[in-house]
Amino acid sequence: MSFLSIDKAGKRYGAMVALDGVSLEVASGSRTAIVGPSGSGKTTLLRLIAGFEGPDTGRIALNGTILADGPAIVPAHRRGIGFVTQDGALFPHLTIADNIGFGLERGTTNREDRIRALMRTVDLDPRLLERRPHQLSGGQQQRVALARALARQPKLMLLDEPFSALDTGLREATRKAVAALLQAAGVTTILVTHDQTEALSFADQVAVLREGRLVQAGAPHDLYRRPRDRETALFLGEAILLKGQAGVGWVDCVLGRLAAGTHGQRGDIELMLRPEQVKFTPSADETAQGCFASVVDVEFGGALRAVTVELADGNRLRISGTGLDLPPTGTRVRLSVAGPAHVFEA
Ligand SMILES: Nc1ncnc2c1ncn2[C@@H]1O[C@H](COP(=O)(O)OP(=O)(O)OP(=O)(O)O)[C@@H](O)[C@H]1O
Repeated sequence: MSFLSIDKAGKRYGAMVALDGVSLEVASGSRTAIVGPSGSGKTTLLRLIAGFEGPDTGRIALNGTILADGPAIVPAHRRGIGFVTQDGALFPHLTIADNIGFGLERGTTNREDRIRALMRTVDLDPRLLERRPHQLSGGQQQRVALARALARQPKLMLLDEPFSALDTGLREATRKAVAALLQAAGVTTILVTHDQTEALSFADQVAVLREGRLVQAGAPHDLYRRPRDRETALFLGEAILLKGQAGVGWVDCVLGRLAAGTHGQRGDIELMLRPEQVKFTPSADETAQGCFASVVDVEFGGALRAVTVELADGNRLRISGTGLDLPPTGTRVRLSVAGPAHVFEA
């Protein structure tokens, strides 16, 4: 049974439709990432779940309790939901101890012990307790914000771009630490992010919003390999998009005949490959079978590199990924494809 259930939630601001009948199920103890372009309704959805606003239409239920039925809502402070924003929203004039203590109920016994335990949970040194937020790094501040939210022992934690102000290394480390500690605490979590890699690595369910609608929700790997449409494909990562003709379990395209799940489609289709599916090997023997191309551009980016090849029909493919091979431009290569192509549903 799902823990959080959102059923056809709709929200307008004047003439602006922010959410248009969004339905989403979240399992207990799971991690869901909500992604989508700017203005697609991610924060609005999170605010409706938190109870900062009510939906115009639709229902939201948590653990069997109705939180919102249209505009009739249970207020935010009675929902048992934690919320961490992009900037952490710590109180600048309070010490770290008082910031975390703010999350504890009035009259909590062993207050200091609880605060210290929460510091340990978020992996922060208790010596920081007497400092003020500006004396901490961005990553430490986010952990304090999380500790404050955890102090209320929420059933559900909502994270609105909590790592976006951090730089790359710290961001990844903080994300991993936060994911691990929320999982250990068994707290169901919903993360809103702009960052596809973050969403794919953080969550067991990714939900894609576009123009206020839920386009697709599912396991990260499924969405990445089998996106519903080309916009979702490109939103979740680099994609090679080709025209082709579909048969039963295969497609013919400029790369030859490829295995593909064609969902009963025949004839002209659009197919997608992820760049890491395309392999190239230098080959001078063009009498061999296969698809040949010329390297026209090589971009070196450290661990990642991208090689652009041009096919006989003038089509260019950008093959990005890891690899030590940096063939000079002009090299003739033979292309092969690993794994099935994905055909978009009609
Ligand atoms: N209080 C408001 N009043 C009027 N319009 C609003 C309000 N809040 C949000 N909107 C509009 O609703 C739409 C969805 O906004 P929302 O903030 O949910 O998008 P988002 O996906 O979180 O965007 P971003 O990634 O840029 O934060 C946008 O077009 C936004 O301008």
